[in-house]
Amino acid sequence: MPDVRAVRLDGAGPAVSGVSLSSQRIVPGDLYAGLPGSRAHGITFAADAVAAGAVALLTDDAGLDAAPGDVLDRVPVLVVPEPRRVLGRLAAHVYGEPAAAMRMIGITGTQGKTTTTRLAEGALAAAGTVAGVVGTLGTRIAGVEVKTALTTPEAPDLHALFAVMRERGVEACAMEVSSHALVMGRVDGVVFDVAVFTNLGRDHLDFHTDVEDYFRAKASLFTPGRSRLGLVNVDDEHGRRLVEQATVPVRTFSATGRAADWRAVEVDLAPDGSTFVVVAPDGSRHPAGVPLPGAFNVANALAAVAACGEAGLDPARVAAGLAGGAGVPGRFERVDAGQEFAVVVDYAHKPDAVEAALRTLRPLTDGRVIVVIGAGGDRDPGKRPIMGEIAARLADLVVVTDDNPRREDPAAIRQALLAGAAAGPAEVREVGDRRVAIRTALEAARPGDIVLVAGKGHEAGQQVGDVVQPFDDRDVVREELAGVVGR
Ligand SMILES: CC(=O)N[C@H]1[C@@H](OP(=O)(O)OP(=O)(O)OC[C@H]2O[C@@H](n3ccc(=O)[nH]c3=O)[C@H](O)[C@@H]2O)O[C@H](CO)[C@@H](O)[C@@H]1O[C@H](C)C(=O)N[C@@H](C)C(=O)N[C@H](CCC(=O)O)C(=O)O
Ligand SMILES: Nc1ncnc2c1ncn2[C@@H]1O[C@H](COP(=O)(O)OP(=O)(O)OP(=O)(O)O)[C@@H](O)[C@H]1O
Repeated sequence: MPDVRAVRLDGAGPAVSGVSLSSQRIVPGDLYAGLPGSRAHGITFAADAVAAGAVALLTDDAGLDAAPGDVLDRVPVLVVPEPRRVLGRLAAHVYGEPAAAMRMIGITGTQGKTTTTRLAEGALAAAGTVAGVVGTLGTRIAGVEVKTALTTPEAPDLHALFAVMRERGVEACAMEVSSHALVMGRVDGVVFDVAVFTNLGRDHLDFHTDVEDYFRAKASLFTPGRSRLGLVNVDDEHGRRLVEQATVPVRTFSATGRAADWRAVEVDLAPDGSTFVVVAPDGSRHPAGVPLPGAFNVANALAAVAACGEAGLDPARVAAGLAGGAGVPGRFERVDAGQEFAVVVDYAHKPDAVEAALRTLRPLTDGRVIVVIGAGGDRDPGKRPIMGEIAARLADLVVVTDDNPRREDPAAIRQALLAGAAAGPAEVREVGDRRVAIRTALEAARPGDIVLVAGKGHEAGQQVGDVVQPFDDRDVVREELAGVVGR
């Protein structure tokens, strides 16, 4: 039997001052968790973690049995049936409940999480609130970027980030809450002041058994213990269902004229952004604007203002802050090198997003809409023909190409898109090499046309097999435009 020693979470004895899932990132004083279902189960890396300064371990019975004896002699092990279920609460406690010190806004939904969180962060900052943001684009703490890999980081990383936010004086944090995070307990230990639901469409069917399972995961955010108030988009069918089944108080929003607590009215859509008036629950009216085109971005912006308002901030100041804010990297980002047609790089990589993006662009041109599109490997294959069908229905020329094929055969992924696109009416071309596909689209464009390069947005790489090759659509478009413009 190992020596049983006290492990303290309150600063005395062998104190736990942090929590980590990675033996490679141990800071002396950390508790190291080797989670079931991961390579670290059985605390495979426990010896490395202890050598690096871990003072305690967390695992389950099976993990304990498999752990090396000499490690067990050196540090106490916390053994629970489901370590993931305690990890978030534990991390929150160890870091001193930092989330409770800030106004927390959590945003979930299939589309619009990144856009809405970034708009909220920009609007908060413009309104004079020290803001933090966590999501697909990484983390930003009072304006300082911190690289994070997941949309919603694992709980130990998340609470550590919150602790830094608190230290830097962050008053409000807007963060994306993915369905993976809800299922995996990554936001355990956080009670959001406001939980926002944007919409629900087909996504992550490689992780969830079906759309209902996916919806249930999202809906779990709208329960006591996870949030105090829901803010729900009633323009979305699943949003209306959520209003019925949420077990926390709910406020609603609509950007399309439905009855709701928060409304966007007098919407004026323009190619580079839109203006509108936010009507708050008390009937007060606040002029607002969003520097991104499309009706769906009015919904995203309305959600951002309403979330900040419900979190206790002045909606007038937040709405005014939004109007002067910046766009969001990789979201309807224009690339202009003096060419006579428009090029837009957008992160649309799911059916609803492709549809929303193409519907937004169509009225902006009297010319043709050309789209470069692919679909990721090792992810829900069912969405591929749907995306192909949407592209061929809403664009004039579709260039089917590769987009992170990962370990799948890229040609087979393209075939699935092509099968959907065969219904037309657009002209369809297949060009596997993404750079050549972009070149093909740019060379086909005539004055006044719009080229949409869909799928990667802000991403800086193309994953082929296990290797991520540098590839940024925005840079490639710029490089290829040099040839086209100079022709
Ligand atoms: C496919 C997947 O879910 N992978 C998850 C998995 O990563 P992994 O492949 O490294 O896991 P593993 O090999 O089973 O276990 C490795 C474990 O050993 C540890 N380790 C490893 C080596 C070592 O020397 N020492 C050590 O301690 C690692 O820190 C890790 O904890 O376990 C990690 C730790 O729990 C997760 O962070 C990771 O999420 C990955 C990165 C991921 O991409 N997940 C996706 C599916 C995801 O969560 N996406 C959502 C949705 C985004 C959206 O809405 O589009 C998100 O929130 O990002
Ligand atoms: N409210 C919306 N409704 C429909 N489509 C949207 C909406 N907001 C954004 N989009 C489209 O979806 C793409 C991704 O947007 P965004 O990154 O904000 O969503 P997300 O929920 O964070 O997505 P992901 O989970 O893939 O990171 C955008 O580039 C745009 O094409």
